Amino acid sequence: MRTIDIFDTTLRDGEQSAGVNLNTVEKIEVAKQLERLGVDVIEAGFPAASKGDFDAVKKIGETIKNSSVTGLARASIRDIDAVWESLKTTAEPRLHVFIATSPIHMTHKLKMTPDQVIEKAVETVKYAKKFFPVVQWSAEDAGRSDLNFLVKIMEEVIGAGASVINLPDTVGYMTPQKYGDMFRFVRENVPNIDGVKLSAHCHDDLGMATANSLAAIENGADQIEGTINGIGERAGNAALEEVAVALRIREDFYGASTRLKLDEIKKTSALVSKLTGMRVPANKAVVGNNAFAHESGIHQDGMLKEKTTYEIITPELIGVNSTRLVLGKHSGRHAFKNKALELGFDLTEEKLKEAFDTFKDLADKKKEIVDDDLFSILTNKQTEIGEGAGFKLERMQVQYGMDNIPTATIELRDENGDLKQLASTGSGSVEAIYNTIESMLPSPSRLLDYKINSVGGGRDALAEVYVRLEYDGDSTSGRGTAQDVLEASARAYLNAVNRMLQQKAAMKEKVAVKAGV
Ligand SMILES: CC(=O)SCCNC(=O)CCNC(=O)[C@H](O)C(C)(C)COP(=O)(O)OP(=O)(O)OC[C@H]1O[C@@H](n2cnc3c(N)ncnc32)[C@H](O)[C@@H]1OP(=O)(O)O
Ligand SMILES: CC(C)C(=O)C(=O)O
Repeated sequence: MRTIDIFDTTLRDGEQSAGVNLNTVEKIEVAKQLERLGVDVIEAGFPAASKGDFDAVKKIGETIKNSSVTGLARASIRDIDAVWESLKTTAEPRLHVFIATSPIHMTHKLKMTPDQVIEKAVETVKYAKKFFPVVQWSAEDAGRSDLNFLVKIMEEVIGAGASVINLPDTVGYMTPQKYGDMFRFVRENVPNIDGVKLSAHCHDDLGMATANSLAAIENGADQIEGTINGIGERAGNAALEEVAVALRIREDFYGASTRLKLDEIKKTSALVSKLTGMRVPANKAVVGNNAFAHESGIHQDGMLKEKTTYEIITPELIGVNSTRLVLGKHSGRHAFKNKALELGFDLTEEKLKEAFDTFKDLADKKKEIVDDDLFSILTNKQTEIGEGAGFKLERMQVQYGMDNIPTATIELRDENGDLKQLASTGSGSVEAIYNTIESMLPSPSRLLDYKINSVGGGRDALAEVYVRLEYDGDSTSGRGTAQDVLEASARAYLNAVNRMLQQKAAMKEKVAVKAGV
């Protein structure tokens, strides 16, 4: 059976999803979970894009040992240097360099002739080969490129040293038949293709990213690129969990497998969803909450008689545990630590103690603590911003009545430890809270987006709020969890501001260190 490499781009193309912004600590947590999942390659970011991306790629390269780490670059010496600087100390530095090959992109975006594109591609691959043992080259918008041109440029970049060639369907335009044909065509026509890995990278604009990726495998692709939960630019990328599970369930047809530990899928999906704020739709294939829920009588009857009547994937395959160990207010530290490890969290003793205290507080208020609650508490603890960074919510009181003006009174502790108190009104309770917080902050801020999810089920479920704001002229995002919707809303707003303050403080520190201050 063939083994297909899995190239995960959740932290690069996935982070290109509108409204998603992960900080370095969060990216490292995702990368560690991707390593546990067993992905072959982690595309950690685009180092030339920003200081933050550069730092995240560097730290991920230093942290991850069992997957190779790569960074993206345009066909530009400056971009390639940035990837090299961020990954040069890793065991197997790997570069992903791309240039567009479709007439639309070459003419209108790059403003280059096909010959100039070939020249640029060859020059940059040759340059990269001086540093990187593995150079992956991508023909952006391959799906809309001329096949004979693709053959020509591939031959040249392979000659220059590229050992992995990616043929992306950048705009999600391909059909399975057409995408598969492209892979077969280049395999048959590029003269020096032996020993070169072919990679597929699909977008989901027409809802065909998974089907197209599988068609590429049928026609000779050795590597599949995608993201967890299918997040990514526009309608997203191929969902890796769908591709991997389809290969396992239809092994009879595809005759191919991956190295993924499929029982880490659910956990990875939940972590990515929580940190990005991109909720997984209940009916999403493989990881949706309803993926294993049987609703109607005839189906339930069938399931009771013989599960295979309606179940092609077992929940256990992707790590959904049907036996629940319920933790409650009588549970102790050992059971809590055990559960944390089982959920994939290896916290320091101090963070574990703090998470345990939060869990005990919640257990006093909530009837039953489910895995989703614990996952939320542990993720927040694992990725929280350090003590003393920014503003802390001390107390909050909200008055609401149908005939009254909603009013929020808030007490905040600021960065210097001073307490501030203020009350403001709004047209609703959340607006009153946000008006109050905005008046207490030293720089102007404005809410751009607000989303709320419930964690777990039932009336006492936790509320999880995601916000995107503009603070001090820059865009930032944050999340807050609490049993009360209003408290979660306030916490999310402050989390977004604190993340921005932390980022700015880190930048200042770096500039000061560089200047020798
Ligand atoms: C299909 C994909 O997903 S590609 C990856 C997309 N990811 C990103 O764009 C990451 C975030 N991007 C950024 O931070 C910025 O766009 C940067 C830092 C990369 C570049 O910023 P700027 O220098 O300000 O350029 P800007 O983004 O406005 O325009 C892109 C430039 O790169 C050029 N370019 C685009 N792709 C390539 C390529 N593969 N190779 C070389 N040049 C390229 C464009 O033609 C344009 O050049 P021009 O300025 O001569 O017209
Ligand atoms: C950079 C390439 C691989 C890409 O993301 C795309 O074409 O969608």
